[in-house]
Amino acid sequence: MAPSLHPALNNGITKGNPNHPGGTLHCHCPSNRVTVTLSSNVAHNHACGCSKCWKPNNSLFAIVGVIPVDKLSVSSNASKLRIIDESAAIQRYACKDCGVHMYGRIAVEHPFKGLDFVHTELSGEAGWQEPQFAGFVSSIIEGGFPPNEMDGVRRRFRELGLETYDCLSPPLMDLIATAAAQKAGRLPAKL
Ligand SMILES: N[C@@H](CCC(=O)N[C@@H](CSCO)C(=O)NCC(=O)O)C(=O)O
Ligand SMILES: [Zn+2]
Ligand SMILES: [Zn+2]
Repeated sequence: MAPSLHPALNNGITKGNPNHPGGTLHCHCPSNRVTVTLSSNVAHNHACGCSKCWKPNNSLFAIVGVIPVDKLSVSSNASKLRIIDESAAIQRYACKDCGVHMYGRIAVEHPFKGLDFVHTELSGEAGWQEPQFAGFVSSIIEGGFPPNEMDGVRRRFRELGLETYDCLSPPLMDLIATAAAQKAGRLPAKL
């Protein structure tokens, strides 16, 4: 079966509820599930083609958003969580039994430090912010996707109403570049 973009994308995008209050994510274990409680909606939800983000079976993209770390708590079976790659900028905490990434936390100095990366599909509920853009689209080639079929992927995203980028969205990339300029003293700390 041809790989799909993602279950939340394949049949069109359902707009979320701007006042979504949050909810509880759970891993895919049949019992003793890891649960993570989010006390607000996410922001910057996006499709991510990178090789580091967790994707559901047979999906080419992850759907991942961010939430302030103080609005995330591991509510059960925290002992089942393992960091996938301690050296990565985003340390992803995955269930050791089912492999699902429950949250990603930035451990290094980074403009997004203080924001956790989460997959809201793990709540089983609707209403979360809908994907705002497709990022790291070319990165699916690193996962083995045929380069000569990339036009069809980008066209599908545009049909869905999402812009495609091979990094993050322009506002987020500008934010990262601004932080780099401030760190290098080329921009004032307060703009
Ligand atoms: N081509 C690489 C890109 C990996 C990458 O840079 N991923 C981004 C976005 S992940 C969520 O949007 C990132 O911030 N990575 C930091 C990290 O994952 O530690 C690839 O595909 O691997
Ligand atoms: Zn699990
Ligand atoms: Zn990613």
